Amino acid sequence: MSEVLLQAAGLRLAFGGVRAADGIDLAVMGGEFLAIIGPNGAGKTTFINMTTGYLRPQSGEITYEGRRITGMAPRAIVKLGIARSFQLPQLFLEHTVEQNLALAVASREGIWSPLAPLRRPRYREEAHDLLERFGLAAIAGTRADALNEGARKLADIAMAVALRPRLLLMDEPTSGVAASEKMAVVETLARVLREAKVTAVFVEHDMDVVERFADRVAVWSQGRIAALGPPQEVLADPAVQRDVIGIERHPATPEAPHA
Ligand SMILES: Nc1ncnc2c1ncn2[C@@H]1O[C@H](COP(=O)(O)OP(=O)(O)OP(=O)(O)O)[C@@H](O)[C@H]1O
Repeated sequence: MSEVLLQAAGLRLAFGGVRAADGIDLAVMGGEFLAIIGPNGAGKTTFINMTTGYLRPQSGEITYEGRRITGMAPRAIVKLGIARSFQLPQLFLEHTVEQNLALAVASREGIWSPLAPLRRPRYREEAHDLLERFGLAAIAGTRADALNEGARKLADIAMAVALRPRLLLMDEPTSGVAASEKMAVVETLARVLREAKVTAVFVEHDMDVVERFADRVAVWSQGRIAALGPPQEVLADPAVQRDVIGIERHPATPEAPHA
């Protein structure tokens, strides 16, 4: 984990009077799992949007593998090896899990037709391999709209991995996942990404997940990075506990009451 994979320098972006990015400097190291935490509206998604080409910063620069990617189109950025998953999974709901994966594999080769996977068995084979790795093989034939949230999130991330990224940005990979499933989902995810040597940046509201899976944590606050370091240090910081964790100890998914 020695070389810088992605470098953001002086990123600024305001929406009217709201400074969603107010001077973001961040180096993401090859091989690391970097968690982004911070209160609602701090600018976490804006950072992902700028890095993946969905938003263009008003100033500042983003380099990936030493190459300037600021303002490039999302598809061009994917081609360079940066993929993302969204807070709300972007699956084709009327298709099966396997069909979704095969479509993602085909799209990597610039083929967008839903018929492509039928014509090329190779796409289906690769989709199957991904499903095995993500522990989803048993539900390969299930329609995406019938999945529970944990499986839906994993399938969505498997589609991003089908693009063979070197860097994957995930916006809240555990949001909406039942508390009882959350750790298993992240464990699967972390195993697959480490095996595939994918560097991961993920926005996360669950501090237990952050503590267990992040190598480093960046704390976002009003468009800036307020703290950065190993989870044990950052999460123990009284200012972070007061301003971030205090707010975030109320997960979106309620814990089931103990019997
Ligand atoms: N496209 C946009 N147009 C206008 N305002 C926007 C846009 N995108 C983000 N914002 C505003 O910028 C600020 C940062 O938003 P962002 O979604 O990046 O925060 P966040 O930290 O990801 O929040 P959350 O945890 O709620 O997802 C918010 O005040 C938001 O309303």
